[in-house]
Amino acid sequence: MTSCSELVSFVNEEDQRYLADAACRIEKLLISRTAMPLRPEGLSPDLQAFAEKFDHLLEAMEALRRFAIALGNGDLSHEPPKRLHLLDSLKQLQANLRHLTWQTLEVAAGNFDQQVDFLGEFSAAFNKMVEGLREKRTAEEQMRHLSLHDALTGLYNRTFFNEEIERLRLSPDYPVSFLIADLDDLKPVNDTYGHQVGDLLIQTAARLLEHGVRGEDSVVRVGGDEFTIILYGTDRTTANAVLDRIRTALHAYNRRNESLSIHMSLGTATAQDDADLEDALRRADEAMYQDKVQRKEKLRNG
Ligand SMILES: Nc1nc2c(ncn2[C@@H]2O[C@H](COP(=O)(O)OP(=O)(O)OP(=O)(O)O)[C@@H](O)[C@H]2O)c(=O)[nH]1
Repeated sequence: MTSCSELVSFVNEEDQRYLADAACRIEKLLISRTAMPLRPEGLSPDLQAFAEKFDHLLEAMEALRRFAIALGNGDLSHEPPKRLHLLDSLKQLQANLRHLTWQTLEVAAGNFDQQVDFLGEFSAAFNKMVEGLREKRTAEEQMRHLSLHDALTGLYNRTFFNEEIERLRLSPDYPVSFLIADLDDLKPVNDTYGHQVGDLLIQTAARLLEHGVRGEDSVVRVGGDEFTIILYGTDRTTANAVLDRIRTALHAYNRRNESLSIHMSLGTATAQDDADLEDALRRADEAMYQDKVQRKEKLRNG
């Protein structure tokens, strides 16, 4: 068997220089500096074969070093050499970070269905953050819903109505018709049967109005016993047909509920363009008022 000292005596001067250089490259690698292959010449045959393998190792370590530095700097575009298994876990990390980048952009765009389960502790933190954002959005949506809806009837409220009128000023979808409805004699109902019964009348009127129009129309409780329906893209003839339909539904309801019948005055008007909005609202209100006067007169005359 060859002893260490005998081995050393085999090597020639080139070999000795090479081994010293190789040791120096390994040291460089360990302190994470560039370690380029040595590509030596004039080595003894045994060491030549070793040197070729050692150069391959240095090349692989250099690729690993560059890739790790890029990844550490957040550069996800650095393409590592193919078939270098030494890099497999770092390549996996790069793929995960690329996917995470996409998921983060999705969250930024409001898609809170994103869930991470491939990055250990970070996954839990990310998922908690997304859940927090989801809860915050739900709370904001609830607040927004409350701010635009009436608690008693669930219909839109005046805040919504004002916003909608502003939106209609910029809308190209004309004509727009308004249908105004106002309960008759709610005060005597409140005074005689109590406010709860008055509330029930308001709620029932809300449902009747809602069922008389399309889902895309906006039924708004603009005040105590006053409602305005916005009929989008609706001309005067159709608006009058809607009014007749609601009146028919009211009659049918009252025939079934004689003890607590609902009486409403109704009026419509149509805006041909945005400049006509305010005046159309005024005309609809005037038509409703005329209806109320006539109905009361009719009642008085029996
Ligand atoms: N129960 C109940 N009453 C309400 C509510 N909001 C407003 N009112 C009452 O509704 C009445 C509305 O006033 P008016 O429209 O002038 O009274 P009205 O008796 O309906 O008279 P006409 O509209 O002229 O037929 C008032 O007495 C209000 O107190 C509510 O949320 N619930």
